[in-house]
Amino acid sequence: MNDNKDNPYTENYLIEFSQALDLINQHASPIEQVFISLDKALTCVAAQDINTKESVPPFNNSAMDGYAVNARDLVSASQQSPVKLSLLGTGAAGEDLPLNIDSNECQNKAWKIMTGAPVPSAFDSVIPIENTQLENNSVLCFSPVKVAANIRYAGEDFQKDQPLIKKGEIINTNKIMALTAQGIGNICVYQRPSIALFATGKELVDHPEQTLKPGQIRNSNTPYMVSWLKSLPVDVYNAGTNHDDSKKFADDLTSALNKNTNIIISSGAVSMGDFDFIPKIIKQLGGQIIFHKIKIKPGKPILFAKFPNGTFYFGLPGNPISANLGLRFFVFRLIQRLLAQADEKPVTAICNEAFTKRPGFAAILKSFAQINQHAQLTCNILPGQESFKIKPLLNANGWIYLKESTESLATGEKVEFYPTIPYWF
Ligand SMILES: Nc1nc2c(c(=O)[nH]1)N[C@H]1C(S)=C(S)[C@@H](COP(=O)(O)OP(=O)(O)OC[C@H]3O[C@@H](n4cnc5c(N)ncnc54)[C@H](O)[C@@H]3O)O[C@H]1N2
Ligand code: MOO
Repeated sequence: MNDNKDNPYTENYLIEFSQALDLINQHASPIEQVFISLDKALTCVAAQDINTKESVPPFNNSAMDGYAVNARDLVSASQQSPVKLSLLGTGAAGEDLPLNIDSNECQNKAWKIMTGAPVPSAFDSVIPIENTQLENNSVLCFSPVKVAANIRYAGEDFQKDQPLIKKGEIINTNKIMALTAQGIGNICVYQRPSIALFATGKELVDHPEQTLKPGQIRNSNTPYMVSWLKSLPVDVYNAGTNHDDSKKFADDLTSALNKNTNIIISSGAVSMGDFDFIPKIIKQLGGQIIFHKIKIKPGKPILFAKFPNGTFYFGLPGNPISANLGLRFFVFRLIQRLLAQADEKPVTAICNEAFTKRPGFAAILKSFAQINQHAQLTCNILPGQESFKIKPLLNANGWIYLKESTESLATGEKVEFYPTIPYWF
């Protein structure tokens, strides 16, 4: 019975998918900022704007192995009538060279140079070694060069004091390269949210190869969630499997709360069964239940709560697919919010098949998407949509979301598609 239609804090109030996401946004805000070294920053989110510190390249340098020359000396050079320049010296990358050679001394002179070595300022171009021939202490040049040819100028890549990375941007491998090139070894990012994972159920076996006794099943939710979360800048730890011992769960939850874990996630024990103790323990420990049921299929009994110390709680249903999509859509939204990211936008895909569903509940369907020969993203609804069926995930790379009011889908209609691993960077 729906005993209190207007109060989202009761177990029997079902909210819409978008309302659940909005409530997560409303109750969360960006997490604290920390300075970390760049080698730990991959996937983290910049919490401050970062400007360039240095000109890159720091000095004019050669793009080729060859000779630094002046273009005006080689105007007449050709294969048949090479121009002979006398050699002033040699420069390798990494050497501090006499860059201030007097330009008056440079007429018909050349400076042997390696890729990356500083170009003495008296020369205006570099002729590649292939177009030359060394002869005693001279070099024969078989082609003219253009002014500035094969010189990489100071600041041509980055100039000093320019915007480099904006607050809110995700540190990916490309940004790590740019920051390193800038001599920036520590950056301010949003702290990695800490996440504790609990599984619940007397039937669960953790060891992957243990022989099952009658009534037992394997805990596939925890390893799934740990590995899924690894693509995001979070610190996740397995807080253990609870075999339907609510007293022990209250103790373990208290320890996770005392560690100021940012997000605690459990799977199982949130529905209507005799051992579905999660809502009771949350309330007992002072947590406020923000919602407990969503109009989605699967995944209906997803619970979201917040404790007075700021820790968020997700009670995900135990069925593997329900737990999986609870993590993908709702826990992900919280992580995005804590890390100051804008709400995720789905991609539009053309659905290759027709589908009918019960109106009133949104459907989240195991799906496989690919680009067809017309460069369009198309997707299929996989057979085996029940929330206990793991096997279809082997062929899935995302989810189709059909909103509450949808009753049927015709072949070729556009749908919202969410990749299994969200596009993070
Ligand atoms: N009378 C009702 N019964 C149920 C309802 C309902 O509204 N009224 N809702 C159903 C729906 S929908 C779901 S989803 C499940 C959710 O139940 P719980 O969250 O309480 O989860 P459990 O009962 O503990 O487990 C459900 C199912 O999943 C298996 N499980 C649990 N943990 C794991 C794990 N770590 N790895 C793999 N599989 C797991 C468990 O053995 C059960 O088969 O409730 C329905 N019932
Ligand atoms: O909707 Mo429950 O989440 O089927 O399996």
